[in-house]
Amino acid sequence: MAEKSILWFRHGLRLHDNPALIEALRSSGAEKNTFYPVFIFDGCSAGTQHVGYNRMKFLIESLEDLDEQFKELGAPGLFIFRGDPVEIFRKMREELGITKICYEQDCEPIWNGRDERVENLCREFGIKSVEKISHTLWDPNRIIEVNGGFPPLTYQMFLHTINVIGYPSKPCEFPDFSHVDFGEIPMNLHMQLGLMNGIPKPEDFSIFREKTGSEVYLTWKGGEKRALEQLELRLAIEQDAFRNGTYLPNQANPDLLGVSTSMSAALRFGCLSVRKFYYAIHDLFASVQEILPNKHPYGHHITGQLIWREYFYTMSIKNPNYGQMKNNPICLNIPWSIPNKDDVLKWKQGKTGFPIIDAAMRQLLTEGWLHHTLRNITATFLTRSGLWISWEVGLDHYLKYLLDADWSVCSGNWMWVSSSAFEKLLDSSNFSIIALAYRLDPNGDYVKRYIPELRHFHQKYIHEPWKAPNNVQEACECIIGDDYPEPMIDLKRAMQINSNRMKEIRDSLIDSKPHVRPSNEDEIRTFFWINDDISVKA
Ligand SMILES: Cc1cc2nc3c(=O)[nH]c(=O)nc-3n(C[C@H](O)[C@H](O)[C@H](O)COP(=O)(O)OP(=O)(O)OC[C@H]3O[C@@H](n4cnc5c(N)ncnc54)[C@H](O)[C@@H]3O)c2cc1C
Repeated sequence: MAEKSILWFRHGLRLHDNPALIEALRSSGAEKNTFYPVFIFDGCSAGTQHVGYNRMKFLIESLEDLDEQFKELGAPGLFIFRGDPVEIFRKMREELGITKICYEQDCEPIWNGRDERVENLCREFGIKSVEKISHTLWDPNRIIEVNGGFPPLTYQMFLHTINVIGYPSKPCEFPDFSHVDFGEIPMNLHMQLGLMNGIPKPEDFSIFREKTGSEVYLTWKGGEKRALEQLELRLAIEQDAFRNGTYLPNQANPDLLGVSTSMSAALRFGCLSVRKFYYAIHDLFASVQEILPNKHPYGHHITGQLIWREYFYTMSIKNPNYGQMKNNPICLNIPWSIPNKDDVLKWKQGKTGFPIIDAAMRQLLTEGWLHHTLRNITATFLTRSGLWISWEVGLDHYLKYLLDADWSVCSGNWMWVSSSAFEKLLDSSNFSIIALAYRLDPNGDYVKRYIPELRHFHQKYIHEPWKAPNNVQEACECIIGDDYPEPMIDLKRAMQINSNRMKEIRDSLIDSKPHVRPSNEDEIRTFFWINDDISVKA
């Protein structure tokens, strides 16, 4: 029987490797299906509940890209609605006779309520609903099942479990549209259904650019076509690394200023399939090995960053409180101080008086992007190193502004960095933020890029401007305390106090029950992307 089917895009904003799309196009008889590609601004899907300008722009560009691709295929385009999916699908059933709704699995528990409501509607109206897994490499539920019914408590246990399951499924074929007619929506239904008139802008949702005083240097563009081009550039870099006997090139030498070759925003929205990325790197590695005289071991470590992503997703799916301290079984309840509004604001707006923190926080607001090492430094400063403020405050801010903000991945990283779920860090020494700043940004070019006040500051004092003598400050046209803030805390003292706090609470918080923890010291270094030659001791 011919179907009238919908592909409900939420993440997975692409045509390639999209099993839900293939399912929506599948016809069981000789007759052609009628197909409607749909995205709904429902106030939460694709992380739109709490979103800043850059991520909203990236999302809209990704929808525009899909719209163009569907038009090239002969469709009216992507149908973009604003409203409640249940109401929209109910009307599409009543008015257009929809028979099937297909979608990619959104495995995080924050989406369960939305999906249950749509599944209930489908049951009530006899509409088929089909969910396909392609946002993750493996089905997180299967990993939990194989691990004995609970998520693996360490990354090493996680690796063991996925080794038992075997390699992820390969990406699927490009969809065949020759057996469908593209559905139309009559004009008289546009208003009723909440169909948007063309591609919206962030401003249509009252979302505006942040005013930070910094220029935009790194620009990002959403969409499948752009993601696939970016993938080619990224693979060329991976290939060089493999030829030189290394891997994870993005992590090896943190480049704070260069054009980022990160795929994370594209993966977050599913403009790039994670399976395509995974297998492109693994196939490339295998082909390079063929011509190398000395072979390197093959395994998951080649795409370690993607495995961490899987790990955090798997940790969260049965834990709706994963993004908070309260009732979160894997999170240690560290007694953070009650956040002082002014202190939080200084951190968020990049006015702490510590240039590396401030440059990073302003880059986040301006561009939506932050290098991983800077995420670590700013998160450590907010929590266990400097201000002793709960990671939940940082998570909330990152979730709003990061282009790649992902509830599971972001929460997992915040718990990790603040020592809230991986207690072994509790007794490790704090990072020396200043030493790391000089190491990562020796000439202060990064700081000067995002903090115009320090543009002419003396290189010697660029990461500790408060130490510059008055005549140097005058000569650099930046008086600390007037033009740029004094440091908001005595960092060395705060680090000592916080380190003692961690030691004190360590034994009281950790009991003998099994809990989430890092597997070993090496893993901590790898996670922080810290080369052996970087001294991290305070
Ligand atoms: C406090 C904090 C918050 C973070 N929040 C996010 C977030 O919301 N979304 C996000 O994608 N990454 C997050 N990360 C992880 C990491 O910083 C980014 O994924 C990374 O900077 C992306 O750049 P890349 O060059 O590794 O991208 P790629 O190498 O292209 O990474 C590919 C993918 O690997 C995954 N990945 C890479 N590093 C990690 C990691 N440490 N943990 C889990 N997955 C990882 C990401 O999904 C990314 O999309 C966070 C890190 C910290 C310290």
